[in-house]
Amino acid sequence: MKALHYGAGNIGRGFIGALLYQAGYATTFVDVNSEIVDLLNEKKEYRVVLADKTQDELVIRNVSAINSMEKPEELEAAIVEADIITTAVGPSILPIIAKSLASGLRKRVEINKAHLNIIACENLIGGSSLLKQHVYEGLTPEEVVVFDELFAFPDAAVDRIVPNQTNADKLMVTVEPYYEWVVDESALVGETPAVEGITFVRDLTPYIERKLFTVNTGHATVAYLGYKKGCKTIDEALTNEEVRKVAKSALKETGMVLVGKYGFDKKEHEAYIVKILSRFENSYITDDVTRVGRAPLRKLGGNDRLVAPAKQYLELFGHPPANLIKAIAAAITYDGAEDEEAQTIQQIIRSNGLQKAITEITGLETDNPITMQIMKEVGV
Ligand SMILES: NC(=O)C1=CN([C@@H]2O[C@H](COP(=O)(O)OP(=O)(O)OC[C@H]3O[C@@H](n4cnc5c(N)ncnc54)[C@H](O)[C@@H]3O)[C@@H](O)[C@H]2O)C=CC1
Ligand SMILES: O=P(O)(O)OC[C@H]1O[C@](O)(CO)[C@@H](O)[C@@H]1O
Repeated sequence: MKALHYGAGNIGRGFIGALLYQAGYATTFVDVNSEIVDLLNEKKEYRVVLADKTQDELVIRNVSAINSMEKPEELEAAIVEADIITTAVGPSILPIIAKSLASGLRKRVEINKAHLNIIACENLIGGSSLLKQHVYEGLTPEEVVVFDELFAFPDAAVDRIVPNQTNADKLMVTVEPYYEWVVDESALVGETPAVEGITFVRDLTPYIERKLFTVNTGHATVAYLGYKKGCKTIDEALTNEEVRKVAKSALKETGMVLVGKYGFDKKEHEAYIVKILSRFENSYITDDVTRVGRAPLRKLGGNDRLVAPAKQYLELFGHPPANLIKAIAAAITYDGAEDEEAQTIQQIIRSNGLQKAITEITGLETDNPITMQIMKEVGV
């Protein structure tokens, strides 16, 4: 069985590639990082090491890689032959890979009529649907009919903390032991992929929202508040009383939304929060606040981990969530020098003033109570 995976980065190698290998796939990675592509083709294997006291190691074999900038024909051929396609490139890259994917799929329909599932493993709601939208942009109505019949883009939720790697072995990836990969079964085409570790569900929404509004909301809150306190890493930030308190309280707020909306058991959800906070404190992992807080423009989007649960909380309880507001305020004032999106946000604030900037960045109306509270929290 052949898998094609876009993005040979932390999650690509450390999570998706590992599970595909264990399921018996030979995986071809697609990337633009020539160092990683060359190393994968040279070594044909890499190590995944668990970040816990066991330091257990798994060797991922039967791997190769294609540089999509240099070998478009090779990539097309791999798309024609693939039994499954996955991605972990980052949401902003999906429109870029959609181009090569569309041309490979066009070629495929001429030669190979087998069904194919294409699963985007990114931190956003509706990632595969978004990829599909971009792939379909240039299709003729006739092609749409054929693509609809042969290809599916089931949405997914992925959860495993894989920090930036600093190993001498450039292919090795250190990962936390915990993982969760949930896929929308109702959107599959053809045979269900036999990958142990994927949980198939008929309705993905509760799972993706629980994950994004707990793991990612909590993480982002710790990252942005920690940065403000001068902390470098997530575990360091969590030793700060105030950061810890706000993060726990923000997760209480998102928990109220999730339990209210989906009927999750309150006690089980509380245990889920405790487990997540303990994952953030994993002493075998060094996770920079700048990695977890990366791309704040995306993270402050109206459908993402901070603003979406805040809007839902306001709708359900009639007043803005005090702690999520603190997280949003810290995110909007985050000015990490290496982060292009953080710099863009600061430029938007300088040009338009905070109130209009909040609207432009989050989609919240200028007179929304959440906007007002963010202004107060920032001190404007
Ligand atoms: N690192 C983590 O713990 C988790 C990350 N995710 C999600 O997984 C996705 C990937 O994140 P990471 O692996 O952390 O990032 P990463 O930066 O380690 O990996 C992304 C890879 O995509 C490659 N890439 C960039 N442009 C490309 C293109 N045009 N074609 C092919 N490859 C391209 C990069 O060279 C890089 O190797 C993101 O959506 C992230 O939100 C989800 C859960 C956990
Ligand atoms: O990958 P993103 O969306 O930029 O955000 C970082 C987040 O993703 C993760 O890497 C994994 O879910 C978390 O560590 C963190 O919450």
